[in-house]
Amino acid sequence: MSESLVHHRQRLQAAQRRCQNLPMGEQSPLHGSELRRRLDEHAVLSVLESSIVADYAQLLEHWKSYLVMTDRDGVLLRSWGQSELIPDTARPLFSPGQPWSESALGCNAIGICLHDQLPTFVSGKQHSLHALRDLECSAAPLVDPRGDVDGCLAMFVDPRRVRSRTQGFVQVLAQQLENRRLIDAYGDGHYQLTFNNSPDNLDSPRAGLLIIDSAGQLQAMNARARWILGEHIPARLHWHQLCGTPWREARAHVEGRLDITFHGRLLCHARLSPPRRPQDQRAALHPAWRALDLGDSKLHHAILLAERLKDAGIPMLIQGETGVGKEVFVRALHAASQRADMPLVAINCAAIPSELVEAELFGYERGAFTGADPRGKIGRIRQAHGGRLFLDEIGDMPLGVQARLLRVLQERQVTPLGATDAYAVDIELVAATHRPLEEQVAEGRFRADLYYRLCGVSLPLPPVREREDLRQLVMSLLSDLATPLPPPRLSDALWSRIQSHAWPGNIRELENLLRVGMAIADGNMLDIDHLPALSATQRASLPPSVTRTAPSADSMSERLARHNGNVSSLARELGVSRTTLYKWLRDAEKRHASVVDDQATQGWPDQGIT
Ligand SMILES: Nc1ncnc2c1ncn2[C@@H]1O[C@H](COP(=O)(O)OP(=O)(O)OP(=O)(O)O)[C@@H](O)[C@H]1O
Repeated sequence: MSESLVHHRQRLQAAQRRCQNLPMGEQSPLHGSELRRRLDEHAVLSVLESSIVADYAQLLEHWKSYLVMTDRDGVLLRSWGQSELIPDTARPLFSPGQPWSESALGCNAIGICLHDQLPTFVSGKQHSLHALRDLECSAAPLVDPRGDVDGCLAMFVDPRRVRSRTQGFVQVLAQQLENRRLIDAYGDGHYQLTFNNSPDNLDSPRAGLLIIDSAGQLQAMNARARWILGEHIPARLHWHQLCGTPWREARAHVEGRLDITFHGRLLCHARLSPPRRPQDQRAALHPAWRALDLGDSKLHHAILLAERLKDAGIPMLIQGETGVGKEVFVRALHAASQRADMPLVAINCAAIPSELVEAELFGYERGAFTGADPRGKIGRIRQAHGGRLFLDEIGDMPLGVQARLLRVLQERQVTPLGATDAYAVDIELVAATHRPLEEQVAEGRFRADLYYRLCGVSLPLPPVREREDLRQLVMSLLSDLATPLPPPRLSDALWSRIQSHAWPGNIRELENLLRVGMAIADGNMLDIDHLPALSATQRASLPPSVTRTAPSADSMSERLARHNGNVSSLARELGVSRTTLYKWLRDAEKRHASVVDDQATQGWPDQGIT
């Protein structure tokens, strides 16, 4: 038995001893804002999705494997792959928020990997929990750009199906991820030196990677480089101290091959890559993306990820508060894709009465039900054949429809209501929601299996109050509104009010206020008096997680009357979408009905309710 296997076995035995008397399965999963906070902290998730889910989707499917990422405490943040692999009794353990530390689940690869900060492999009966005994899991630590372990990547397979052990594979994925994060963190303005023992394996994720600034100072390195060069290499070493040659000489070989000697003894083959220029990336984007990519780093990241995956058959879930531009984003995605000439079919799951969603999505045969169109209906999914289906407000989809939709996505064919034949469909899928879908899954209000089908990758779009490019966004909206004239200038007072406002209705609210302001202003300067709605509110007066709340039922119906019943016009005034307004109106109606019921049971004096 090799030394490393012996060492692994000893680590496993030590873990079994640590876990012997632990109460297992008693820690409850994290929900709500705590889970959201942990998800938001892990920007690595989107890097993982763009580098791994995109590149290895087919292999993961071929192995019928299930990939999981946790944070440094072992809390499961997201998973991808074949949920069918997971036995029913183990399913709750795979929900977002579930802790996988040793103290929560006893002996398991994730818990041990995070305890020892080393790759770990646990199979079948080695697991403490019975529910996990049909599975085999390989886990590898995730290392942040500072060199600290901040999570774990783990792959589950059925050991009876997959003979080849997956440990090496997961380690390569984790290493690849570490390299991507290092390059993303330092890439702009920094050189990258990749080195290995042969010129042929410089592209391997297991090559050493050094990040060097333009003056030749070492800034960071990956775990592999640290291992090769020795743990105790001082931070901020200069190239000259490391290799004994002038930095300017190395720079002359940028993009070419280099043979270097570290510390005068270790000969390596290397390649020096020049710093990335951020503007190169932007210029290469489709114009539809460029119109949205105004300088915010989170949005830029979402655009790059969507651009990479737009034709990969990987479903995307766009998340963000109302009015952040989810639909605009989906339209740009479609325009930039190979399917741009094929239909983009959108269905708003919140705007259609729940009993009609099925007919809308799947279509129906002639005479399928009373009140149906006598000619039958093809349904939105088949309309999208060859193109893209956009399921907006997916968080509002009724549970019964979720089950049918899941079947369609698994089988890639639709059977209309009342029909016996199924029709094959070829669609790219994108969904959007302003609801925290992970929480809805954890609370059983959204099917976990559908969530994983829809969320091949999740793309969070930032709210306006967090946009780093607020000024550019305002100027771009003003230019659009003013066309063909030049946009007005903003007074300093207005600009500072725009910065301090919370923008609960996000871009929709901003656009509407600017439109009103431009109608009121008569010169080429927009001032605070031109945006009366802004002068009344301050960010400080709004709660930290701002959601738009509905006005009371009475004020709502009065307002609607003032707009002559025109919902679009009232929605514009309130800075919310028509969908949101319809929802408020329906809620108001229900509240009103229940008040009438209560009053009926108490018996109003002069209202003979019969
Ligand atoms: N980048 C942008 N530039 C200009 N206008 C934008 C941009 N993004 C969004 N908008 C405008 O903001 C409004 C809201 O956009 P959109 O409908 O895409 O938001 P949403 O997030 O889908 O909203 P909801 O969740 O309420 O449906 C629309 O009027 C849209 O034209």
